[in-house]
Amino acid sequence: MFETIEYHIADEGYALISLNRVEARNAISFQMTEELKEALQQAREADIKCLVLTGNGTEAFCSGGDLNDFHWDMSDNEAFKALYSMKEVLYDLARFPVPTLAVLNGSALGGGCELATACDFRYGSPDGSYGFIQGQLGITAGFGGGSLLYRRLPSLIAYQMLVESEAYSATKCVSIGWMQDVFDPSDIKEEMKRLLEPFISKSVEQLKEFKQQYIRFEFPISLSADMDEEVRRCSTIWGNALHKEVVDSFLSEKNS
Ligand SMILES: CC[C@@H](C(=O)O)C(=O)SCCNC(=O)CCNC(=O)[C@H](O)C(C)(C)COP(=O)(O)OP(=O)(O)OC[C@H]1O[C@@H](n2cnc3c(N)ncnc32)[C@H](O)[C@@H]1OP(=O)(O)O
Repeated sequence: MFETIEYHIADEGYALISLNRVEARNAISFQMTEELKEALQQAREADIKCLVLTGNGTEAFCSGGDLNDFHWDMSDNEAFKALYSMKEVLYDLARFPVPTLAVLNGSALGGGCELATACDFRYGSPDGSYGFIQGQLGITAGFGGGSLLYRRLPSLIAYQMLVESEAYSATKCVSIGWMQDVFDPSDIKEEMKRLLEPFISKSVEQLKEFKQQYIRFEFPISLSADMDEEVRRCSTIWGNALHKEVVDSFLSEKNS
């Protein structure tokens, strides 16, 4: 039984995972991390054509790590341990045996953008904003999503996205190739049909083979080690003054 996500297999033969902490803009808590791991395991064992990851609500797909759980005040080792669990989720998603689609019902920021990047294809709401904003928080991407970004985009574009640390519009995301298409969120049922049709119309065997080809080409053995190193390096700068200042300010605004 899940509390922070919803999970089901649709009649059309795909698994749907919906982040379900609308009141916190679907921020990734430690509990959500564990539930995502479990749902991915269940989906892996099911006979499905593709996996869809989305968020409930209209504001945000995911606002990143929950800043109450992923607090600045962790030692390097504690930060590594906390972040590493999400690295495992992202790695599982990236190597998931059938295609994965992130249907971004709203903004994807920080760790939320990393989570979306771990999916093969991204479709976004025109009103959302999307970005690896961690640079504004005094850190780098902590879940290993930078290593994935370098494999999804031309390296200089990925580098620019990480260094700028800005939230981009959907139009810009499409233009750089991070997002495959924009959908009309007011007609989500019809739009899901449209987005899923190329997948649902193939057999499970075909889709597994397409995905295996992609994994062989794009995700060589070094991916996991690269992600581990990225998480380790982020952990070593976790407790810096800017990170403390930004997170404290966010939490004090929340509590005022
Ligand atoms: C920690 C891992 C690290 C990584 O390694 O990658 C990261 O993920 S860093 C990035 C962390 N994320 C952020 O800094 C984004 C913070 N959130 C926002 O900027 C905004 O909330 C939003 C996503 C742009 C949505 O704005 P809006 O629709 O105006 O909602 P509110 O700001 O009013 O938020 C509503 C509600 O949700 C709480 N919230 C939002 N994001 C988080 C979060 N990441 N962690 C915990 N809680 C979050 C926010 O505090 C509000 O709560 P209440 O005040 O109780 O209503």
